[in-house]
Amino acid sequence: MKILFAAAEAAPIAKVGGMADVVGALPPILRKMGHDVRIILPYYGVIPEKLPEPPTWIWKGYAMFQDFDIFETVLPGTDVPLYLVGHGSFIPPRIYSGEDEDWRFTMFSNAIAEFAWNYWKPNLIHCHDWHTGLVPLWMHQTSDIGTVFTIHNLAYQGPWRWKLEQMTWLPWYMSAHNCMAAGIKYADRVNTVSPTYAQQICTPTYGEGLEDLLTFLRPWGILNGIEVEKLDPQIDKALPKNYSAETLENRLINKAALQQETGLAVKESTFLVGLVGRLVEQKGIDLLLQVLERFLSYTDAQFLVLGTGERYYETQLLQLASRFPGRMSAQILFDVALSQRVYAGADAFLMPSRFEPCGITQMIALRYGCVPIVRRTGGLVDTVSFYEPAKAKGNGFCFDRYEPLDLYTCMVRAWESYRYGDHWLNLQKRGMAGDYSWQTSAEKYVQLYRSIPGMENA
Ligand SMILES: Nc1ncnc2c1ncn2[C@@H]1O[C@H](COP(=O)(O)OP(=O)(O)O[C@H]2O[C@H](CO)[C@@H](O)[C@H](O)[C@H]2O)[C@@H](O)[C@H]1O
Repeated sequence: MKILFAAAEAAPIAKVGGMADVVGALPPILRKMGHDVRIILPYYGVIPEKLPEPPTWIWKGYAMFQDFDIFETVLPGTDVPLYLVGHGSFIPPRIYSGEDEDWRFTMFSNAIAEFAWNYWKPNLIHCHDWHTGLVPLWMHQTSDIGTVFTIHNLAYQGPWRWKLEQMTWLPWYMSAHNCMAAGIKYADRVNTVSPTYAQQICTPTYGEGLEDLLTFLRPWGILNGIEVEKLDPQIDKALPKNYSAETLENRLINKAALQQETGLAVKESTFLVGLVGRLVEQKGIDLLLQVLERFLSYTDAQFLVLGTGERYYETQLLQLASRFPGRMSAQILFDVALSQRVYAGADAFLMPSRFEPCGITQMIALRYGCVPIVRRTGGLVDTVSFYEPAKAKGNGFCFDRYEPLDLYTCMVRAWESYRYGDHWLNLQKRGMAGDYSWQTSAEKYVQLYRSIPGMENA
């Protein structure tokens, strides 16, 4: 099957969050399964420095009254052909934000449609989030190109119809409110990235205003995986010391190095909780800010946060860190290598999300023997199970309600459990033994593609 992946992000060359991990990891696996998968991305100003060689110019197209160029290269570290949409609006070295965000991604979607109609015709375009939500709308009457739309984050829905109508042409039957709604409404198949979140978005609490449409369509829920070949503490080059489930004592070397690197007191026996992620409401940072000071005062634990996001959260975390020198560190930056050292050095990994379509970080943490503390929502329900020491079951600490006291008691429970070294070791090992690979998910995506009429034998 010929499949074009269309998205605003793809690791390792254009990454802000978890969508990049998915778009970077799934195509190589599908190619190994025999499908001709290619990726199309905007040619952002941040990309050239991440490519070993400049890409080749191959085609010129026209969308939204503007010329655009298509360049071809290969996604670094893979054999996946990569097309880059070149236009002046993508030259600044940023992926999101900026006044022209709505315009540039609408243009990107338009360019994808032109490219698929006129240059490389796939059997199917696999679109991701609102940035490519108009593609299914434009493909709707091209009966031999199917579309799949994957929801990674329903909270961001893109420009509304009135604005789109001012920017570009829309078919007369466009009746969806915005880009996200258009993707959902007109794609042949819709899915999201975990079974639990697929159910949750059909309710008003999680549906972001689109619950009626989603209830009608019943999206598939396909759990993400992680790149287990690369994200492996036995070979990870970013770590001071490699280790496996059999050599977990080596992990302490990483812990000491991480404490040193981030300005925490170097102490082996201190319980170290880490958090890596975008500092936004989705990730439960407001909830965390309500309990963190109390947690640090009541326990002897350390807390390390690595992330960027909303200014308010960044400054609150920095301020709190300044009040607990040696006990708390706020690393307000985006650093992939450091994130891997956090997974490999922290004892526990915190994810008190308000909502979580799937979550990649808790799976990386589990693989690295860093025990997750999570709110039971979305994909966190599907990947983290309640720790029951008496039955030697479960791989993490969970709480249900989005309430400060529930988060606080869950964190204290983890801190207390850490004292029981042998039990903790088994807990880490159970997490590390889990299967987080992409294989099963990739097979489900193929089932999803094949379920579209006309794609059975494509
Ligand atoms: N400061 C920093 N430095 C280095 N690395 C950082 C970082 N901040 C984040 N990362 C990395 O970015 C990725 C974040 O992935 P997540 O899936 O947890 O979140 P995100 O909400 O962005 O993704 C959305 O899409 C994904 C994919 O479908 C869903 O899993 C998720 O639930 C949904 O919200 C991880 O690889 C993490 O290590």
